[in-house]
Amino acid sequence: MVLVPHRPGQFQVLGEVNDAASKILTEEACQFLSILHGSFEGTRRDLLYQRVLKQKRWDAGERPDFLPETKDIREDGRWRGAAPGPGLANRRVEITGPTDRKMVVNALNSKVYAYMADFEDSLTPTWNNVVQGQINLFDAVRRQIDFTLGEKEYKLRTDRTLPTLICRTRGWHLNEEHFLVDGAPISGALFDFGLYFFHNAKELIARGLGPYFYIPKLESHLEARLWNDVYNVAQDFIGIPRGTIRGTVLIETITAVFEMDEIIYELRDHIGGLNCGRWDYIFTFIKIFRNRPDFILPDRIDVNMTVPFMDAYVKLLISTCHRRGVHAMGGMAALIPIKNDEEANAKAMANVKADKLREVLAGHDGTWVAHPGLASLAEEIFNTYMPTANQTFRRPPLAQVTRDDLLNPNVSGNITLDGVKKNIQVCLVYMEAWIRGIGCSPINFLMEDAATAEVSRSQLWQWVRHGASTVEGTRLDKQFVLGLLDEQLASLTSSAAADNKFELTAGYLRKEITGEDYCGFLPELLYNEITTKKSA
Ligand SMILES: CC(=O)SCCNC(=O)CCNC(=O)[C@H](O)C(C)(C)COP(=O)(O)OP(=O)(O)OC[C@H]1O[C@@H](n2cnc3c(N)ncnc32)[C@H](O)[C@@H]1OP(=O)(O)O
Ligand SMILES: O=CC(=O)O
Ligand SMILES: [Mg+2]
Repeated sequence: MVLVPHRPGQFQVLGEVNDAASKILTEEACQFLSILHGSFEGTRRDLLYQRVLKQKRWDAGERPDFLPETKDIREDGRWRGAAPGPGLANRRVEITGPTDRKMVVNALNSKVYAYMADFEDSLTPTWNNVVQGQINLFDAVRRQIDFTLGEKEYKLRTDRTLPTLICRTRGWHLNEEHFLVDGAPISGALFDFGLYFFHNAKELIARGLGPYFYIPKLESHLEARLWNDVYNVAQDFIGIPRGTIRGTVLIETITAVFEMDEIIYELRDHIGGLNCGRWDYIFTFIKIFRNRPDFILPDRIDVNMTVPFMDAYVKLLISTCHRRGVHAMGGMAALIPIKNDEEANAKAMANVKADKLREVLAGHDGTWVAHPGLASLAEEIFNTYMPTANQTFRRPPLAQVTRDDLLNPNVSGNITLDGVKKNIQVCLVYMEAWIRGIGCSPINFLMEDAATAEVSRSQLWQWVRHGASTVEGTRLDKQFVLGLLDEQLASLTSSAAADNKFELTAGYLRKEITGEDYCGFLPELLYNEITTKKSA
């Protein structure tokens, strides 16, 4: 298809541009961003509006389903997705992490096969974080990122091939308010994609790799079509062949799971596979059915990968991917190594191991780890049970997963007082750090990021909204939950630094957990707290 890119618009950079940032925010790169904005902003807005309309349908009692209008695409067994790009055939262990300079070096030095450099769930999108992240990736691609921090030298290793870099951009819903085109903020997704692609695509190709992306929080195949159009315009613009980019789509919304074939189909020349983004998936399960009393889930800890609706999702994702010849990537166990407590650490590692074992046996072609200390454990399991580079050639019959399986709200477990308190603690601690620019934190020996915190926030909202009771017999009304919040707030502030943001955070959280206000996404809720714009 011929796509006509928009003319360059008038752009304005409202964030600070220091010397280092000026090598990223060049006139040419900014013009490219303005073209992307002009070409795709209208469609993005329309698609975001479609999300609002769909939510009204779920609120009215309708349930998502496979689409009748795309039945032919699903039933046609002949078409396939693109072959893996160079450096992507073997992705058995991928480390993920925010694009902080130190973590970029540590991730690339880990013994893994790919590194997902994250502008999304694990990064607070402050202007400084997103621009510095681009600088770090620019330098990493060129192998010029070595630096010293205090006493410690951070140097890229030269004794083995470094993991393949994959950039995860923000999702379609977020704006980048520090970059305007014709007076309007650009989409965060296009900002992250555009800068990484513009500066690095040709350099990566010259190094035998390619411009690779993770696509988060997609809600429909039409949103995948938009990415495909972006990819085509971008490739045409810099003069590389269409079909060079690879985008791995996170299936992490309940509506996307019903359109997996269609998503692969829309992106078939660029698809890098699908990934089970388990945390956002649980979050959207709660979110889209939040107004329904028959969809109340027990404590977060009970909503694991073996519960019926999660098991159905994994099975359908793997069989869909393999039928189309593309990778079915696994996801993230939130456990991380525990220092100074051998017994607790052994337990955590055994849990991670069980999770990875379940993934490889289910048919996943690779998995994620949140910490370098988990890389060898995951690799060993995949080496043992997946001796080939991947197992996309395993073409089991399409899993017989039904709509009822995917939407089964039966999860055994209880709502407990402890579960309520843990959710409040996670929200307060995570959101407070997020406002200070830290998008991923260890809390109670678990990795907490925007997706895991969303589960905690949404559960609290849902429980209060429907007046759920704990197994101990306490009714979770507003007053009671606000009382718990105040208790935790007092305890956290008493031991926090003087300039902590706990009071501010609690102000947001109070409204969000009383079953009234419900913001679609935490980063949207808190974004005003992190903007540092000069006036336009
Ligand atoms: C739901 C999803 O979307 S999952 C994907 C998004 N989430 C993520 O990517 C999680 C990434 N992980 C992290 O951010 C971190 O592991 C945390 C915040 C959970 C824990 O970090 P820390 O408290 O620093 O852990 P710890 O002290 O054990 O780290 C030891 C070293 O490993 C490094 N490290 C830890 N995790 C990572 C990582 N994911 N990538 C690179 N380096 C890492 C630390 O920077 C530290 O390095 P240093 O010795 O040079 O200072
Ligand atoms: O992005 C991953 C998830 O689990 O959410
Ligand atoms: Mg996610």
